[in-house]
Amino acid sequence: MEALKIYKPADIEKLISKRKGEVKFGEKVQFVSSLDELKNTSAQYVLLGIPEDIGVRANHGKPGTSKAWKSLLGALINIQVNRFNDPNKLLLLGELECKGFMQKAANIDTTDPNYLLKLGDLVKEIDQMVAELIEIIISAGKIPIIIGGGHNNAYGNIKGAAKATNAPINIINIDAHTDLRQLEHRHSGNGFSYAIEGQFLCKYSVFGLHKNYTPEYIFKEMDFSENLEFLLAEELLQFPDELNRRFQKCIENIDDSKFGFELDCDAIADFPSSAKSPSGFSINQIRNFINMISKNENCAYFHICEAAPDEMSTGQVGKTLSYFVSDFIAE
Ligand SMILES: N=CN[C@@H](CCC(=O)O)C(=O)O
Repeated sequence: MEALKIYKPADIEKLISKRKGEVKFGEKVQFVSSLDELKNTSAQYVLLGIPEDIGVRANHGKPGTSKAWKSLLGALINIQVNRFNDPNKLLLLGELECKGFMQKAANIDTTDPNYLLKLGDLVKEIDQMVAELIEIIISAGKIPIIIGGGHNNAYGNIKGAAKATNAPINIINIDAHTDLRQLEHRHSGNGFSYAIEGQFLCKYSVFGLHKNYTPEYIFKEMDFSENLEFLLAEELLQFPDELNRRFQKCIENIDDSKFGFELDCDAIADFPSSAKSPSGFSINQIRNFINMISKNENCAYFHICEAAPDEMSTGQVGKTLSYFVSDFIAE
């Protein structure tokens, strides 16, 4: 696959800050030189970056999600290898080459009446690459961990996972938004609508939805479908002691077959993301949810998206996402 930049140890070497007597994650993480080698590695998890924000732009959102991958990478490869962190479990695959698409998006005149449609066409091209790659990774018996990028990439994840497992898959999405917007041009707000339309998505549960940002037509659509459910952040956060039990119940409702796990960082209060909000879950609450889901054998992939670090926040964003990844792959 041409659009994939497969990483070699030399690609991350300079980012590792080595110390005598210590071993950093990036020194021991696994690599492959081709996708064919995936099935022969002992690593259970495959890490992939999608450094784009075209879907967010096409959804009138705040760009910057293209920078999350580098933030995560710099932090993750510098965590300590110890009794809790085993780098053999993780294969650092690399990144989808998004520079060309990002350049094309930047060249479209924002006053062009077809500006959003043209961005949507680029999103469709990315969709295709994401779907192909996720299908390959899951078919090789691995669990992809995808760092976006916008939430538009949920569509490619779901399509790829459904094709690999030969059935529509279920989804748990921790998110302030449903992303069930209309089937207009492709963008970060309609990935799940397109996944339903393509018959790649079966049961869909949104955990932590914000009432203020969900249009009534979407609430009605969810009321009418037995496959769509939501739990409002407003209700969940009233009873913090009940949160884990509620999340466990949510998992039990969808883990009767293979499911994908989506985490939109705008569900976290005050977190640098494309739709940052002062209200939402704490980082530690999210870590608890990740711990609960990571133990589930039906979890087919984990997608962390919409983090949008700037220069000031890149260190903290990188550390937060690396907690999420290391929690997910822990025993
Ligand atoms: N993936 C994000 N989707 C949200 C974005 C909202 C925003 O940028 O304010 C949505 O379409 O509702």
